Amino acid sequence: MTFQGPSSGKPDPDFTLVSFSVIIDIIAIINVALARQLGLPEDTFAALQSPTELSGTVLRLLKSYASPDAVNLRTSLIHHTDFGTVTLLANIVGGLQILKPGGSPLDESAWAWARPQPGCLIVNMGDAMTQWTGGILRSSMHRVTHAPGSRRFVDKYSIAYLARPERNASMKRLLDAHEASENEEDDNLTAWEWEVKKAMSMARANYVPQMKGV
Ligand SMILES: O=C(O)CCC(=O)C(=O)O
Ligand SMILES: [Fe+2]
Repeated sequence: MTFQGPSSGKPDPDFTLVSFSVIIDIIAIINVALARQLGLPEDTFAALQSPTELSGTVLRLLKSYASPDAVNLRTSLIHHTDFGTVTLLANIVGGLQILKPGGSPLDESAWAWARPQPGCLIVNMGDAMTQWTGGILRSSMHRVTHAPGSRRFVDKYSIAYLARPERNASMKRLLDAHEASENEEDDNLTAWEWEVKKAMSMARANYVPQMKGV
């Protein structure tokens, strides 16, 4: 599928408005494809995240400043997993890195660049998908660092659409747990309660971001 991303390094307000319905269509296609692959009814994920219901879905425009100083290279966004269901990401300059499976965030060689491809979006799974699928889908650990090569000398803009479940959606696992869940009680929460619980645990001083799923 091709997608018309921003044509320059600068944000284009028309891009955001015109593309909103396209983004919703893309998420719908991904939802159906994932449900089919997992042997679930086609509307399983769509039914839990209607774009017209109240949710914590975010459309984010991010600017990461250039990193010209070779001895003080910039990390714009520290490693994390996305909270929601599916993230769509458009950028040109690069700088996004994904942690290789089993890698430690402290090991620099465990980080792989996600190279932006013209006409393509980067698709990321979020923690809600991991919860619903009992760990079969993994929310990948990622961070935004300085862009590679000479691209680190320019500011980077990206547009991220972070889809989240409807507030009242159930976070009950839809598939048998692939890995033992340390949080069985999450099954009984609504998406809103689950997100508040996650946000509060992130705010604790000893919080360590972890990759879940397989
Ligand atoms: O700007 C990027 O490349 C990634 C943004 C991101 O990870 C986020 O908004 O959660
Ligand atoms: Fe992210």
